[in-house]
Amino acid sequence: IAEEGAEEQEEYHTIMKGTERGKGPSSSHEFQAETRKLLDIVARSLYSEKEVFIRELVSNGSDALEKLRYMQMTDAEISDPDLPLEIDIEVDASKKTFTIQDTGIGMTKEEMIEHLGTIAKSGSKAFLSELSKASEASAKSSIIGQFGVGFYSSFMVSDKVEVFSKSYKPGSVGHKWTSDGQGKFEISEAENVQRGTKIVLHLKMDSHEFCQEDVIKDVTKKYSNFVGAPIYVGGKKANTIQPLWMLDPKDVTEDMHEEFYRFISKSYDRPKYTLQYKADAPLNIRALFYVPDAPMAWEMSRELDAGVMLYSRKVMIMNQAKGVMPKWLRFLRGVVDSEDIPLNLSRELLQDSALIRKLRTVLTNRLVRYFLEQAKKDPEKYKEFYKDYGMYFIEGILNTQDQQEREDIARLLRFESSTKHPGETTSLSEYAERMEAGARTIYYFHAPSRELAETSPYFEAVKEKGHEVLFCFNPYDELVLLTLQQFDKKNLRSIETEMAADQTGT
Ligand SMILES: Nc1nc(Cl)c2cnn(Cc3ccc(Br)cc3F)c2n1
Repeated sequence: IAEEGAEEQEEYHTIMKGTERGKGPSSSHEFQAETRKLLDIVARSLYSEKEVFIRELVSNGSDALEKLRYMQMTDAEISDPDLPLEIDIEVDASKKTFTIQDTGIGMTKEEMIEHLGTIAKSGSKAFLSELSKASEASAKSSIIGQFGVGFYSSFMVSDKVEVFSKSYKPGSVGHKWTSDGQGKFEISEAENVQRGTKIVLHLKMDSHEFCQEDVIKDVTKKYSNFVGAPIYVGGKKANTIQPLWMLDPKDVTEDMHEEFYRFISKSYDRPKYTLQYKADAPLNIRALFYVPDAPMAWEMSRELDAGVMLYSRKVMIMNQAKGVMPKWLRFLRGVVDSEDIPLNLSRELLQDSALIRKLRTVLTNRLVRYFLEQAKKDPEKYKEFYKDYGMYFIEGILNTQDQQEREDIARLLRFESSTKHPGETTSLSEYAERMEAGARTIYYFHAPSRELAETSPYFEAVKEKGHEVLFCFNPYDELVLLTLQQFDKKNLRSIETEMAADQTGT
């Protein structure tokens, strides 16, 4: 008798039939001028790596399914109502073809032509300005935002593309669109077309890796692991993990966070802190941040695996999007998803786009506020956290030019103090609250240990005057206060300079 626990073979599942066929006369059309321009921009590898055509086509299929789901909710009439909502990908190593099919809203003949044209018209303008880098991230137009220029990326890897599509509207007729991407396309009616869109890529000689199933499975998992619809590659489900950041926070359990954290951080520890953040204006943001339980020691030096993953509507744009977060927050793991970011954001644009700068400011302010809230909520836990991660905040202050920003981060700093027991820490804000009305100076003293600090004549003198003194036991603590100079309109002064001033009477 077969072992009870035997891993049951995941059953093969596909909705692909392969019986679609053009029928009747076909009409031939010229690409509009813009289309050709856009086509060769895209085909001339506008994208950093060819494999992204899979992400683009999956993204279009996912949007088509979301639109159909929306139609179903508004109970519009849908053809093939019990056809499952999914994306299927099949490859044929002998025919050198890559085929992707979705059961989404599909296209009428007019939409096939109109979408290509519209994408090209608005696409190339937005693209060219985006390419000129000088522009802000292109404003999202409905077509680009939904069906982007992604379809054109098919021509990076194929010299012939066939598209079968049938609109969800009952009674629609299926059509077949064919092109080699050089300048013309043919359209004819087609039979046996299911609701949705099927795209068959005849791969170029230099792109045969894309008719290998394991390559496709890896690329699909890499970019589209969190797409809402099920994606089958070679009849096996390829996407598994739920996009936690899109769920309502109260529906996400600790265990779900732990599993997701381990998946994205490729580690076995659990997050020390978890922040799920949503905003709709001025930017659309769905973010999920984790603080690893302990920083990887080597992390401070190497940037390996740094940064959060950048997504746009559950489709990955970049998996180590340095620049979305400030350098001093590189210890964070997680996802930032914004539909306001174009899917084809390049690494260069990531560095200098005003949109990304705005996103970074919003996220940084929210995270500083979050850590302050946590410090208030559980000071002990925060003190542990600060032991491991305080260095990052100090680095943040040392590398920031703006005084206000420095003071915002400085609220996270912690020091031992002459008014606290050894081992206890306090913050600059708490020190300020304890100052007498009208007092203008926050004192600190750098010494290798508390004993040496408390037996120093400098310290005795200041203590006599009844001033609280913050202790800096490592040079960075002193350097950060020296750099900060002021906090909340008080002057930060080392008692060493204070004593020197007294001696010389200055
Ligand atoms: N999967 C999918 N589903 C839908 Cl509803 C649409 C609408 N536009 N696009 C992009 C596109 C446009 C023209 C041609 Br020809 C092919 C093509 F993929 C879509 N792709």
